[in-house]
This record gives sequence, C-alpha cells and structure tokens, in this order.
Amino acid sequence: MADNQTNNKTGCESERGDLEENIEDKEDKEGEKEVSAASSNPMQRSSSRPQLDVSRAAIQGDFDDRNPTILLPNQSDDISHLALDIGGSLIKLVYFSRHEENPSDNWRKRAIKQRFGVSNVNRRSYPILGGRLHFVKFETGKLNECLDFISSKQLHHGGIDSPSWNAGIRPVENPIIKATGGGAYKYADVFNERLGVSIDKEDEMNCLVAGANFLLKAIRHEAFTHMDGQKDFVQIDHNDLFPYLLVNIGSGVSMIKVDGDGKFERVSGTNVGGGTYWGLGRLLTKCKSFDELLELSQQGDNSKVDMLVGDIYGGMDYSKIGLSASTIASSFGKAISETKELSDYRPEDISLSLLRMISYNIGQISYLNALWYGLKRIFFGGFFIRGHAYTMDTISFAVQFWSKGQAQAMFLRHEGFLGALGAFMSYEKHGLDDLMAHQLVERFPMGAPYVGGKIHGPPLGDLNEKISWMEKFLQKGTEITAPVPMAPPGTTGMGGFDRPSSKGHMLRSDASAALTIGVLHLVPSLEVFPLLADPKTYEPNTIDLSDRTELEYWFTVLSEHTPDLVDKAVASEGGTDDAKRRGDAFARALSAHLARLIEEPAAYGKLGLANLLELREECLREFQFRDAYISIKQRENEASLTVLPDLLMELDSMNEEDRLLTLVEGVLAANIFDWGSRACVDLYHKGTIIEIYRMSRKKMQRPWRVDDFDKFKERMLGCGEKKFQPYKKALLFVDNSGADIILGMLPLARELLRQGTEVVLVANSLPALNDVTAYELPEIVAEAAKHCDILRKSAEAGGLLVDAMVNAQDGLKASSPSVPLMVVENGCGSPCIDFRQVSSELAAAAKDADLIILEGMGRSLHTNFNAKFKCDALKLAMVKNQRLAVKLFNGKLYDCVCRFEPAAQHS
Ligand SMILES: Nc1ncnc2c1ncn2[C@@H]1O[C@H](COP(=O)(O)OP(=O)(O)OP(=O)(O)O)[C@@H](O)[C@H]1O
Ligand SMILES: CC(C)(CO)[C@@H](O)C(=O)NCCC(=O)O
Ligand SMILES: [Mn+2]
Repeated sequence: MADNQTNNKTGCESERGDLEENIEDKEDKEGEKEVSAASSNPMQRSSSRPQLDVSRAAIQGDFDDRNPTILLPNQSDDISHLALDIGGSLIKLVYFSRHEENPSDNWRKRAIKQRFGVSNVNRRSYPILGGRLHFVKFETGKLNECLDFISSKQLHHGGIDSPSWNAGIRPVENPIIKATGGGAYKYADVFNERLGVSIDKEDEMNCLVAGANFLLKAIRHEAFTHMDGQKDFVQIDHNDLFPYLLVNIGSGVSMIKVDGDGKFERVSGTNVGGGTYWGLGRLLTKCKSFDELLELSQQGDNSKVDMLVGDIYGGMDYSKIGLSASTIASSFGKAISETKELSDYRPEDISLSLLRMISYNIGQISYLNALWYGLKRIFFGGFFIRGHAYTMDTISFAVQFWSKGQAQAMFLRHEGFLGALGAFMSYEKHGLDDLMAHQLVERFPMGAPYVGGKIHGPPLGDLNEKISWMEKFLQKGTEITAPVPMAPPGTTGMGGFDRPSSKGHMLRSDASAALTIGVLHLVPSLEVFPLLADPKTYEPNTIDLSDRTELEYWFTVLSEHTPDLVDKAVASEGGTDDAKRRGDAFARALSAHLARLIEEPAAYGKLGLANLLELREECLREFQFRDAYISIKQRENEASLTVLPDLLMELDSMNEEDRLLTLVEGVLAANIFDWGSRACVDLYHKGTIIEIYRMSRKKMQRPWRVDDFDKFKERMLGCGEKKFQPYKKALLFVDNSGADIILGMLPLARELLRQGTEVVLVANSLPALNDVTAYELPEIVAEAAKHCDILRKSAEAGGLLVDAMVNAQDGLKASSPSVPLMVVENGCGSPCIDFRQVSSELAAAAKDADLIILEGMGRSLHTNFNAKFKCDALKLAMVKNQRLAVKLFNGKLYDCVCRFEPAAQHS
C-alpha cells in the first residue's frame, strides 16, 4: 500500500527535497527507492566529502544520467549513523537516518544558482548531508531487544535507507560503532558476536559534556527551569554558557564542572541516584516497572513514612532555624516504629518518600558543589528525571532553598541522551559538531510504539502500522485524548514541601517520550534570513500561546477546522478507502497532538501559533497527504487567470498614483481567499471566486485599520519635488493560490518590474493549506506572462520560462533589457514563516534586496507583525479572524493591514 502511495508521486513532487519526506518506514523507503530508480532521479550524495573511500563504488540508476548517484559502500561515513550509551539501567541509542539528497537541480533552481551563486552555503568545505536524528532507549537488562532493533533497522550498516543497503552491496565487513557508558566495555563481545560490529569506546564523562554542550548550543529551547509546576524555557547565550555544573542522574550520579568544549572535571558524584530509587522502590513496593513506581508516588503521602519536624516538635515549626513543621526531618524516620511492618505502609507513600529523599539529596549535593566551585547554573540530565514534574520541582526547590536563590536548576529536554549524543558527536567528519540551531527542525511524528507502553522509542515504521496504532489507540482509551494534567506540587516554604496533589494521578506512559522529544531533522541548507534586523531578539510569533485562553481559542479553531480539512485531504488522494483510512488516522493523530499540548503546552518546546499551524501540515504529510488543497488551488488558479487580462488592462488605463492604490487594494482584497479561515470557508458557499473577489474589492475602504499606504506611495512615487531611486530588488513573500497570487501579488510584482525593480517571488517549499508553492509558481507565471509583456520579458530574464532558460544557457540571450522576475522557495511547509530558518536560496536572494513585502495573515500577522528588517518592509494582509483583529488592533473581521516600515536603523 505504501508503494502505491509513493508511486503516485509526480515528477514535480520529487523535486521537493529535504522537507518533504517525512515518513520513515522500511517499505515506504524501499518503494521510494524503486521509484527513483525507475524514473532515474539523479541524486547527489557524499561525492564532495573529503577522504572518500571509493573502492567498490557503484553508480545507481541510469548511466545516462548527468548526475548519477554514486554509491560508496566502503565510505566510512555510511556507518557513522549510530551511537550508544550503555548505562547501568538503560541503553540509549542515537541514530541518524539520511535524507534523500535533493533530487537533481531542476531548471528553476539552476536559474537561482546561476544568479545568486548559492553554493557552499554553509561556509564549509564540504556539504553535510541532510537527515534525521532519532532517539531511542531500551532497558539494559533487555539488551537483546536492543540488538534486535539495531539489526532490524540495519543501523550498524548505516540503516535500511543507506546507499549500500539498498544497492544490495555487501556492507563493510566489520563496522565500528561508537559507544559509551560501562556497557561499552561490558558488552563489547556481545555486540561483536551478535552483530559483527566492533565497539569503539568513548569516555563517558567526555560524552556527557559533549552531548550537553551540543544540545545547549544547537537546540533553541533545550534548557528550562521547573518551579512549582511551571516550565519556562531558558534562552542560553552561547557566549555566556560556561562555566556550569552538569549533574547527570543515571543509576548513579556524576557531577561535572564544565568550563568549555572538552574542558571539564568530574568534581563529585553520589551513589544515591536513579538506581537507588528504582532498586529500593522495587524491593519495597513490588512494582514491576520504574514508571509504575513513579506513578504510585503521585498518590503518595510521605508524611506517613517520613518523620517531619512537626512530628518531633509537637506539630510546631522550628522557626528559629527556618524549618516549618512540614519539613522532612528524617526520611523514612517513621519506619522506626516497632509496631509496624512493611505491609503496614502504603506503597504509594513509600514511593513518594523515596523519591523526595533522593531528589532532595541530589539537589542539595549539587548546590554544595555549585557553591564550592562558584557556579551559578546547574543543568540536570539523566533518565532519573523522566520529565517528571514533581522530581524537577523537588530538585529545583532544593537548589533554590539552599542557595537562597543564588543558583538555578535547569533541566534538559533530551535529559537521558547526553552521553549517547556525545558518543555520536565523536565520529569524525560527519560535520555535525558545528551545527547551528537554524539547521535543526524538531518534528513530532505520531508513530511511537505506544503499544503496551513497553518498547521505548523508535517511531513506528510502516504507515500501516501507524494507522492501526491510531485506530487501536482510540478504542483503548484516554491517555492522550482525555489527559489528566499533572498537578503542580505546592511548597510551604521554609524547607517544607507539600505532597503532590492527588489529582495528578496519571503519569504519561514512558513510551510517549516520543511526544516529549521529537525527531531532529537536520536540514543543512537552512539559514538565518540575512535581512533580519536583530536575529538574536527576533521572535516570529505575534500571539503568545502561554496565555491559556489564547491557547484554548486556537485549539478550538484547529479542532473545528479538522473535519473539513480531512474531507479535502481525502478527496485530494482520490477519495479511496485507503485515503479515508489515512484521513481518519490523520484526524486522530492531530487531535492526540493537540490534546497533549493542551495538557502541557511546553511539551514540544516553546509553543507558538506558527508551531501549531505547522504541526497540522506535518501531520498531513505524515499520513502521506501531499497536497490536500491541490484541486482547489488549480480551480482557483484557472478562474483567476481568465480575469487577469481585463484587470491588467484596467490597471494600465490608470495614472501611476491610482494604479498603485488599486494594486495594493487588489492585494488586500484578494487575500480574502484563505482556506485556513473559518470565515472564508463560509464565504465560499455564497458565491463564485470572482464574485467574492469583486465584492471584496468593492468593500475596500480607506483608511484601513493599519494604513501606511501614503508612506509607501511616497517612497514609490515620490512627493512633489522629492523623488527616490526605485527599489533595486524586492522580495515578495506570497500567500495563497488563485486570486491572491494571480490578481493580487502578480500585478503588484509587475508594477515593481515596470519601475525597474528586480522581483523575487518567495513561496513555500511545501504545500500548506491553499498556499501557492515555489514549484507551482513558474507555471502560473508562464500562464500570466501570456497576457503580459512585462511579465514575459522579466520571467525570461529571470530564467523562469523553460524555453528562455534553455536559450539563456546557450548564451544566446546574454543581455536581456528587462529586470528579472525570479521564484525562490522559502524552505517552509507552513502558512507562517520563521525567519530564523529559511532556505539557502532565499538567504542568497536576500543579499541585496532593499524591499520585502510580506503578504497574508500567516506571514505578516501571526508571525512577523512585529519583526524588524534591515530593509524597507511592507506588510499586507486582510484579517480573517475576528479575535486576531481585536487582539492586534482592536479591529474587526475583514480589516486590512498595510504596514510600511522603513529599514530598521542598526548600529
Ligand atoms: N523505563 C525505565 N526503566 C528503568 N529506569 C528508568 C526508566 N525510566 C527512567 N528510569 C530511571 O533512570 C535511571 C537510569 O538513567 P540513565 O539511563 O541516565 O542512567 P544509566 O546510564 O543507565 O546509569 P549510569 O550512567 O549510572 O550507568 C534509572 O536508574 C531509573 O531511575
Ligand atoms: C559509575 C558511573 C559513572 C557510571 O555511569 C555513575 O553511575 C556514577 O557516577 N556513580 C556515582 C559514583 C560516585 O561518584 O559516588
Ligand atoms: Mn549513564
């Protein structure tokens, strides 16, 4: 079935590259491979890496290809994909699965490359390859499960999607795998016998530090504080990271003073750690799993087991030394009672008492070390923490209390994977060591093996499996669809610590760790948009979703929109039974994600509206809906193209001033066509596209809610004597298909071209709602160019028209008199844009731009409404959401925004 899906791919889609392909499963991958072999998709892989081992190199696909894939089975890079941390309790696995490299450069990209010279974009001498970092864990006692997993995915041979595996070439004889932790020594022979691999042992402390440093530098919202149930992400300044204390709470606890990359000292440790909690807890409560033990603690009352200050002082505080009656005076102190046996204590109470004892103790020792070494920041890692609110609060409380607020406890989202990541980083030359935050995109696939809650980590492979899991899941119950929020524990101050409220009686299953850390997609070609005035303080989201009512509102909007979206998505895939099944699974997956996030908004890192909107698109892609609005987009494009000639004629009959106003009005009016907006979807039932467009045009009345048109006009046309040079180059960030692009943005682009301004249309790399994509634009421009000389000549000059492109390459059209019109992709598959992560071709195109126009709600209101740029910026949008209108400027539905901001002054 998966094969059918992939076989439906059109040539156009195969050009979408890195961001598109999301579903990783064996069958699917193989299906895709077949397709690419059949259609001879030329792919470039590691051919420009240094020190290649080219022995037994083979060419994949058709030998006539100009850029055939060269497989290098002996190239050691192919196996630098798996690293392990084998600890006393758990085995942690980090593995890298490679993306298909962007298939052959299509002509649009070649044109971009020729003009902007987009190469070597990362300023490194060789390109690093795109791919994904996965995080998986197993119990050390179940080493066999781990070996089976590695073997089933062929991770020791570079993974089932590796070139050598797929080409059926016998892989490297004795692959080497980096591993750290005690088990790297203890189990080296087992690995050799079972998998035929050699373990390359890496120092454990070294790896912990390397992993922590990598995470703190490369992942934007990795570190957070956790106090009184409240999680707050901490923006770490890379230049002010060291020194810090790293406390890794595994079975045992290591405390490491970190002064820099590779500069550290293990200053302390304690044998009272995670193993102690789980070991003692198991003996005392008969729990069968760590999670069961932790879950018990949530209903515990430790005062039944612990001796409190109040127990000793007859119910009173010992305020003279700052101890409240509820402070634990002696953990397990009540168990000295001669009249009670173990069976007289509730397991819940024992578990909580133990958890508090150990967390508090670790917090206290950490503080003492921080004090001794003069360190203000303490990062806690290790799987003992388990993302558990109470544990983190206890540790934070201890640090805060003892240091009188001088030291701060912080936690890491990838808590238990520091060592494994460090081991992974220790492979030479994979180029990941200097990765930047903007090259990593975290995604949350809905495929973790929740089944039974026992297997830890790996995403469900097969789409089919994924769907049946979703189906099973809904029957099974409530874990995600009706989550019980974790109740924040209360503190009483003065060293006292209330027991956690018994409301929070459910611990999220450990398997849902996949819903806490996602897969890290490495997209080496992403860059920070060079025209951002201040990338450091840039925040894409306008609306703060940490406001609970705001969050709930947008969740409702998304939930209510889902049924219609599913209809469209299913129809876009032919409405088959398979499509229906996938549609159903998509809806469940999305609602599961939403439920998870409403329960804990910060579960996936800092949450903004842009993330939510992108999550929806990612979910669609995960269930192989490639373009839900494809037929709607086509229909609207056709309808709009028929109106275009009349519109252009009308515009040409106007004077410059009227024309500019009409053009901007036109953009605003045509921005009404937005399938992401409830108000607009309702409108669609009321008339044809053209009728709605005319109606919308008629309603345009200035002043708009935000109306800087006169300022823009002055800059464009001058004022009286004052004249300006026309803009040199404008980047137009376009939004929707149909009227929006064809009757709105294209005519505006044409006006700029007419004035001698070079125009770059910037569009999505992947579909999102009814947004036009960079892959659809050339055809649209070509159609529009049939009605317009300016567009035709500029499109030719920009290499946008295929025939013209061929000529240009032959050098026949050396000098075209027209300014070029180009199309670049933005690197996103979302209705919003985060300027910290854009495609390298956009970054290159932006270099000498002096005007950017952001169009549409997603790009200019939800995100970037407050963004400042180094060049002039025009933000144009019609507000199709009443709440947003009220929130932003006390406005109304269908208000228009025309915000013109001259280049930000920068020092
Ligand atoms: N599913 C689980 N099974 C067992 N322990 C778990 C689980 N989840 C969390 N833990 C806790 O995490 C601890 C192990 O953490 P971690 O994996 O960081 O250490 P380790 O590498 O196994 O130990 P060490 O570094 O001391 O050798 C356990 O002792 C337990 O307290
Ligand atoms: C022995 C290690 C380093 C193994 O990971 C860890 O379990 C640990 O730091 N234990 C604490 C030993 C101590 O310093 O008391
Ligand atoms: Mn460890």
